[in-house]
Amino acid sequence: MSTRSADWPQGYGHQPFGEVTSTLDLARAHAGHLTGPLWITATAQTASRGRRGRPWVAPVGNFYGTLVLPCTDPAQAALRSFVAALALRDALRAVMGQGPDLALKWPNDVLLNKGKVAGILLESLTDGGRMSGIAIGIGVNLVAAPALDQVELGATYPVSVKGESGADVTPEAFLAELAPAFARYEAQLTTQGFVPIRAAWLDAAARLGETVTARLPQEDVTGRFETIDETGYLILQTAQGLRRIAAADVYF
Ligand SMILES: O=C(O)CCCC[C@@H]1SC[C@@H]2NC(=O)N[C@@H]21
Repeated sequence: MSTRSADWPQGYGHQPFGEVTSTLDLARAHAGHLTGPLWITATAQTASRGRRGRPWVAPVGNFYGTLVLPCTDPAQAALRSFVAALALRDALRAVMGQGPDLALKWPNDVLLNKGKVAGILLESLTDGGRMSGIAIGIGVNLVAAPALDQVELGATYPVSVKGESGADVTPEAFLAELAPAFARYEAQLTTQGFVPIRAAWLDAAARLGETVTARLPQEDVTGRFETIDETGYLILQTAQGLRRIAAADVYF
């Protein structure tokens, strides 16, 4: 994968690889000497992981990248999933045009025509027992989506950019849109805080105001999707009152 487009963001590095286990694995090597943001991309992954230990199907032609960011505050780290989701939405819009429907699903999926086109997995990086950074793993189905029997029962059905829009987008071309989009939202987060990011995310949120079910390890919580709060938690209005949820899988 070649590196720099004219719009490549200043201060961001890029290390492209061929086949790797996972770009998230490569990110760990940087935990002890993080000097600035670094994109690590690969053409193929042999041990891709998704949220909650699920596998992530990784055929050649799709986008696999992990952005390593210095960060020592876990609360700030969690907000990067909203930054990444907004950047993905903009990059997908740039490569497909205005036609296809794009929406963001809490906590960190991107939906294209209601199917899942991209996923984000955040992992913290530690050095000497302290948080030193965050690895933001991003997978985008550019040319192929997994078959329904390759994803969990009840999960949002997978789609691809090619399948939904007909657009032929290479991982290089996609990164050329994604990297500057991420840098723009990241700069907004660091200069203005979470308020504008939260507003933009809510503006693009799937099923806001509708009834959804959040699956937690011990229970399912069903309620009206009211908002996300100032820390990014999901707020559901249930029959028993407001519930504030840090992490869950959401089902429509
Ligand atoms: O479950 C999800 O929705 C998150 C999927 C994240 C997949 C990406 S692909 C690049 C990076 N490397 C991995 O092993 N996983 C993430």
